[in-house]
Parts: sequence; structure tokens; C-alpha cells
Amino acid sequence: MAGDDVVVRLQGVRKAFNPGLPSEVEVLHGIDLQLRRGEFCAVVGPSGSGKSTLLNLIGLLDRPTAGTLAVCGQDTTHMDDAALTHLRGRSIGFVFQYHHLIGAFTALENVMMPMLGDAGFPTRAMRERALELLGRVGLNHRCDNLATHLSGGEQQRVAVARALAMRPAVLLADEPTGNLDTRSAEVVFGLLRDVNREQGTAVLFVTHNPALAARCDRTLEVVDGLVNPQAAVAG
Ligand SMILES: Nc1ncnc2c1ncn2[C@@H]1O[C@H](COP(=O)(O)OP(=O)(O)OP(=O)(O)O)[C@@H](O)[C@H]1O
Repeated sequence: MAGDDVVVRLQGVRKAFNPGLPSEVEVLHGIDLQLRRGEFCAVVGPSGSGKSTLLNLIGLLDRPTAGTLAVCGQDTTHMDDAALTHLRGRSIGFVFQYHHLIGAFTALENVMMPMLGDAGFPTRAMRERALELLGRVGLNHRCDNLATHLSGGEQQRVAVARALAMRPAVLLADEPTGNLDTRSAEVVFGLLRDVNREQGTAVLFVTHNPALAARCDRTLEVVDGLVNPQAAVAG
């Protein structure tokens, strides 16, 4: 297996909540998977099977209880929280089912948020990058609108622009179209697909929509905390 273009690698990853307590529950039971640069991969499976838990681990929002996880070639096992935050900021973009924009900020300000980083104040370069991204998602005419004044589909397009701000190698999209009407879902899916093809961004796209899953390069099926091995290796 080629190693250089692997942007996410999980080996024997397990995740238990409340470990060591009577309420302990293991949700992921030993996941092996690789995601390569440029792959657009659907993540499907029944409700409660562990899809979001898996994405939260890959997004470095939570830690495995066993196994190894490497992102962009870096083994995260012994990283402290600061190192995880740094790696996450440089490598991962997130789009969630609910956009999580800051309603009192404009579209432009929301897209600039991830770029503020340590500097903490906006620069002209950040503003220009945010304008470019809003143009990319077809919303330059909305840049000065408050997020709360945008439609659901527009808000999700701003969320996509924000997720791309740091040019992530990996985009994690957890049911990004789940709350949208068919037309807006198509626009958001098309945007993710275009970005994937143009920039080689690897995408994990959680969906309950079989028609959208069928349009991805491959499908990971999560069932009872395991990834279907056939689907995981299928091209
Ligand atoms: N913090 C937590 N503490 C305890 N159990 C949790 C926690 N987070 C998730 N779970 C449990 O882990 C299991 C998997 O949840 P997860 O959200 O990953 O499923 P999912 O496949 O994304 O579901 P859906 O399709 O409904 O979004 C569920 O049984 C859930 O109740």
C-alpha cells in the first residue's frame, strides 16, 4: 500500500465512553481504515452505529481508548491537547449538520474565524481569502449579511467556505445535507465534490441518503461499531 498519500490512518481503533465506570460503553470495536488524498468517501450506517464518534476521533475532537490514529502522517497517540489542536487547525475542516455559524457575525467574519489563530485580529490577507472562498461558494453578494439573515442552504455554504479557510487536507462532513431541502443539498454536495476534485481534499461524507452515497468514490459502512471490511477496501 502506498503510504505517502494516506492522510488518515486508523489501526485497531476502539472508543469507549465512561471507561472504567459501571456505565462504560464501547462504541467502536477496532477500526482499521485508510483515507487517501483526493478520496471522496461516503460514511453510511444505521443510527447509533458510531459514525459521528468515528468522525470526532478522526477530527481530533476526542481520543481513541485503544489503537492508533495518524493524521497527515503524524501519529497522534502521544500528542498533548495543544499539539492535537495545532494539527487539527492545520489539517482538518469540519462541516456539521447544523452549520454552527456565529449568528451575530457576518458571513465574511464567520469565514475569517479559523484564520484568526494566534494573531487574534483580522488582516487584509485574511479578508481577501474569505472573500475568495465566499465567491467560491457563490455568496460574495452575501458577505456582509449576518449569518442569521441567510437561508439554511446559504448558511451551510458559508460553513463549507469556513471549513476550507485553512486549506485542510481532510474535510469531515457529518450529515451536512441532512437538514437541507433537495436543491440546497445538491448545491452543498456539488460544492464538496468540486473542492475534492480541484484541490485533492480528502472528504469523509456522512449521509443517510443512498443516492448521494452512490455518487461518492467509495463507501465505508459502519455497523455496530465496526467498518464493513469489504466496503472499506473497495475502490
Ligand atoms: N458522550 C457519550 N457518552 C456515552 N455514549 C455516547 C456518547 N456519545 C455517543 N454515545 C453513544 O455512542 C453510540 C454511537 O453514537 P454516534 O453518534 O456515533 O452514532 P451515529 O452513527 O453517528 O448515529 P446517527 O446516524 O443517529 O447520527 C450511540 O449509542 C450513542 O448513544
